[in-house]
Amino acid sequence: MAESRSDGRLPLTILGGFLGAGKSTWLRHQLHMGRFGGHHVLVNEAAETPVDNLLLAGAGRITVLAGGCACCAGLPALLAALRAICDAASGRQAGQVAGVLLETSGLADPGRIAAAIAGDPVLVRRLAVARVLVLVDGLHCGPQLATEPLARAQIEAADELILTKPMQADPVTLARLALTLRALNPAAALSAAEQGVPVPLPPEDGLMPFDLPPLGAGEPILPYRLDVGREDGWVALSTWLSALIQARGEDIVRIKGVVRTPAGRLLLQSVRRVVQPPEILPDDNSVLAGPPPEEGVIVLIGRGMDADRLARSWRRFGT
Ligand SMILES: Nc1nc2c(ncn2[C@@H]2O[C@H](COP(=O)(O)OP(=O)(O)OP(=O)(O)O)[C@@H](O)[C@H]2O)c(=O)[nH]1
Repeated sequence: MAESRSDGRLPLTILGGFLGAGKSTWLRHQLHMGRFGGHHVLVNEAAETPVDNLLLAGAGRITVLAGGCACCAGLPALLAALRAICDAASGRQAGQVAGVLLETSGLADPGRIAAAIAGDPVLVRRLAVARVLVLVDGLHCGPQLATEPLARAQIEAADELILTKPMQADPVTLARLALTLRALNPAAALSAAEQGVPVPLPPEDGLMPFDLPPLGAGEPILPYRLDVGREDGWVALSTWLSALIQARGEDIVRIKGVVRTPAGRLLLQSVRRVVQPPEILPDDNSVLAGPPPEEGVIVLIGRGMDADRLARSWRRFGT
């Protein structure tokens, strides 16, 4: 099963992309199809309450690094985790690990991660960055490219770009996005995938890429944790979250969390103002990948929020 390179180094695939671009959804499908078999999957989330691993039950070996973005505050933890995976791959798991797949947090610049690995005297001899895959949100990427330096940096760092959510996006906008991506990173392979399944890109004839303004540094995007508690508060919670998303959808880039409801445990997700139907999680934690979910906690990722004000607003609404 082992697939290490002829120089003995383990191949590392970095899977990046902006908040909510569809990294876990895409990876879930690849694992289901048997791609990345034998890979150790390493999932990084900026928030302390990890959720993405819940979608990755198909991963044989999984490590979750939560509570810090792996290209900045969480970089030492990432490098330590990669060293531990390399040690295990050449020790007790010898011959069993085909490679490493790192799903970055949506706040990470994959280029910085690749550079940090190349600059690490231990890892550079044991791990080789094989491919940087960056998923680009076909629905939300247009405004992101106009305002978020990170979204552009992620695209520039890619060997391969995959446009997600193509079936929800307007074909002309999607084609213009494809042209814009080709202009930002002409060397990267470009394709589209709906829920991880490849689909053709729309025709680009006669269309122009989007004009991208020069960007300065904006206010940082940060994770906020909100304890929402009780099972009987589910209806109030969904109403409160809908109102919050409508009012602050430009600032709140991402919401995710697991709540207990009379119907079971629900995985909640939204990206900007698009709220996904909740996914029911099995009650048996042993069939889920990685650490068991923390119930009754919602992670909001965005800018300009005040955790105390959010908590007060929810308490007032939920009681
Ligand atoms: N329609 C559609 N929805 C998608 C697709 N990919 C992802 N989604 C939805 O977009 C939301 C975010 O998807 P995730 O896979 O969790 O995104 P992510 O990039 O891992 O998110 P972060 O780790 O928070 O940055 C979820 O509600 C998904 O169901 C797609 O190809 N089509």
